[in-house]
Order: sequence, then structure tokens, then C-alpha cells
Amino acid sequence: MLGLSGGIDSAVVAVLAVDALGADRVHGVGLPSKWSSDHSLADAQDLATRVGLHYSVVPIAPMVDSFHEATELTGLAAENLQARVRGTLLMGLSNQHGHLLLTTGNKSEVAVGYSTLYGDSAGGFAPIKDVLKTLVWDLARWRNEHARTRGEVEPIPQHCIDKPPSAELAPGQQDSDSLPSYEELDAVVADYVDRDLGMAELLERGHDPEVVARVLRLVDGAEFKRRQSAPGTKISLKAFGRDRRLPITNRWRETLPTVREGAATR
Ligand SMILES: Nc1ncnc2c1ncn2[C@@H]1O[C@H](COP(=O)(O)OP(=O)(O)OC[C@H]2O[C@@H]([n+]3cccc(C(=O)O)c3)[C@H](O)[C@@H]2O)[C@@H](O)[C@H]1O
Ligand SMILES: Nc1ncnc2c1ncn2[C@@H]1O[C@H](COP(=O)(O)OP(=O)(O)OP(=O)(O)O)[C@@H](O)[C@H]1O
Ligand SMILES: [Mg+2]
Repeated sequence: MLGLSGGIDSAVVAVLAVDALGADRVHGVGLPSKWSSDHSLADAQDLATRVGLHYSVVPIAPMVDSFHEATELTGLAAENLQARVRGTLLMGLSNQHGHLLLTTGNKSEVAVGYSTLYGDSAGGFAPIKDVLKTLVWDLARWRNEHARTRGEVEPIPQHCIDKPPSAELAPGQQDSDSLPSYEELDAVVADYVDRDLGMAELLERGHDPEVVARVLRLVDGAEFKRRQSAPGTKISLKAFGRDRRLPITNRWRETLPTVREGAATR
């Protein structure tokens, strides 16, 4: 089972699960909140109909409101409540029915910690945790093309592929508000994580110095999230957890003296 947001990550994970297990063994749940777009529900429903998985909807706004009445969380903590209510509900359903909850984080998000702990990172298996976001889009296009050549219905609605990625935790939010473009981010993650290049080599390869400094800081700082995340599939040279754990190297820090000494070795 998985949360179906109408976004590309949950769409690709849902289709992977249906291909692997059969539609009758896959349960998608739409969990709209106050800030969910209309297309979130429409695209989730469209995908569910195309692939024939079990689909249900549980609006979470009343539950999120109850938390707000009982607490005084603001800013990011308040936004993250939506992801945490979803994680709690999905684990409740998993617990009730004996389903395995699939968590949908991709390698780009896992790299920089772009997920809510005990929220969208909840789950027992992470099928795309080693798949960079740009490759998630490639996979989606490839899967639809595969269906077309066989005269089958394309499983993934084109709108899921075309729309900008968004956590939909705040009005109009887009991933690009908080992160470099996925093209830039994935290029740096591939060189830093998979190829194990240091700061000097990353700059030599022509990456933007500000993006490099930011991404390296985020990647090192997100180790605590990766240490408490679900296992998943390995497809790249270096999968987090299995092939790469901090501490690994201090090389890039030697060229970036402003970063707190020793953070990567703790
Ligand atoms: N080294 C460390 N060891 C243990 N704990 C550490 C820590 N560093 C920070 N912390 C603590 O971790 C907490 C911060 O982590 P957390 O509560 O998870 O939340 P946080 O990382 O602050 O926020 C989650 C981010 O992910 C984004 N997000 C969330 C959900 C879904 C999606 C999406 O793409 O759909 C994106 C969201 O917009 C936001 O930018 C704080 O309490 C902080 O003090
Ligand atoms: N409205 C929602 N209903 C159900 N699940 C949701 C909802 N919003 C988020 N989720 C869950 O949280 C996950 C993380 O959200 P995220 O936005 O990173 O992925 P996505 O929506 O699948 O793709 P994209 O990053 O392209 O928006 C989703 O894949 C889904 O499992
Ligand atoms: Mg989304």
C-alpha cells in the first residue's frame, strides 16, 4: 500500500508495485489536506483507474486541525504535521490490514533530507530510494512508451509527468523553492555520492560552487534521516545505507573552512 498524491514519485512506485504484485494486491490512499491541489486527487484517481489498484480517500484536514487546536506549532513544524498525519494513518491501515507500506522517497530527496521524519518517510520498503528524480521521470516515460508499443493503456497520466514536483504542504509550494533544480541537484549527487568526488574535483567538473556547497552540506546533514529510513532497492554505484554511510571522508571540508569542523566524523 502507499499514499497516492497524484505526484510522479507515488505514481511510479504504484506502477512498480502493480507490475510486481498485480493490481489486486496494491492499495493506494489519497489523503488530501487543506493545501492539496485539485489535480492531486484527480491525478491519483486517474492513475488508480488506469492500473486498476484499490483506491480510497481519507481527507486529513480535520485531523490536522485537531493538532493545531491542541498545539501551537507554526512554520515548518506546522507544515510537516500534514505529512506526519499521513504517515500515522498509512501505518494504521498497514497495521490493521497487514499491508506493507511503501515509502516513495527518491535518491535526490533522500540525499538532501527533503522528507518529514515520521511523515512521508514512514514505511517498510523504499522501492525508488536509489533512483535519482531525473531518472524517476525517465522511468515514467519509458513505462508509458512500453505500454504504447504493446497497445496497452499508458499507466501514468501525462499530467503526473509534466507538473512541477510539490510536497503541497503550503499554498503554491514547489520543490524548486527549497532545492536547486533536479537537473543540477542530481548531477552533484551523482558526482559526490556515487563517484565519491571531493570539493575540488566537483568544481573542476564545472558545477556551480554555491550549489555544490549547499548540496554537500545538506547531504552530510541528512545522514540522521537516512539512518532511520526503510530499506530499498539498489540500482546505482552507491546506494545510501548499504554502500555509503557517514563518516566517510573529510576531503571537501578541507577546502571549505567555514563549515563546522568535525560534523562529518561524528
Ligand atoms: N543530526 C540530527 N540528528 C537528529 N535530529 C536532527 C539532526 N539534525 C536535525 N535534527 C532534527 O530533525 C528535525 C527536522 O527534521 P523533520 O522534522 O523531518 O523536518 P525538516 O527537515 O525540518 O522539514 C522537512 C522538509 O522536507 C520537506 N518535505 C516534507 C514532506 C514531504 C516532502 C515532499 O517532497 O513531499 C518534502 C519539507 O517541505 C521540509 O523542507 C528537527 O527536529 C531537528 O532538530
Ligand atoms: N495528498 C496526498 N495523498 C496521499 N499521499 C500523499 C499526499 N501528499 C503526499 N503524499 C505521500 O507523500 C509522498 C511524498 O510526497 P512527494 O511530493 O515527495 O512525492 P509525489 O507527490 O509522489 O511526487 P512529486 O515530488 O513529484 O510531487 C507521496 O509520494 C505520497 O506517498
Ligand atoms: Mg507531491
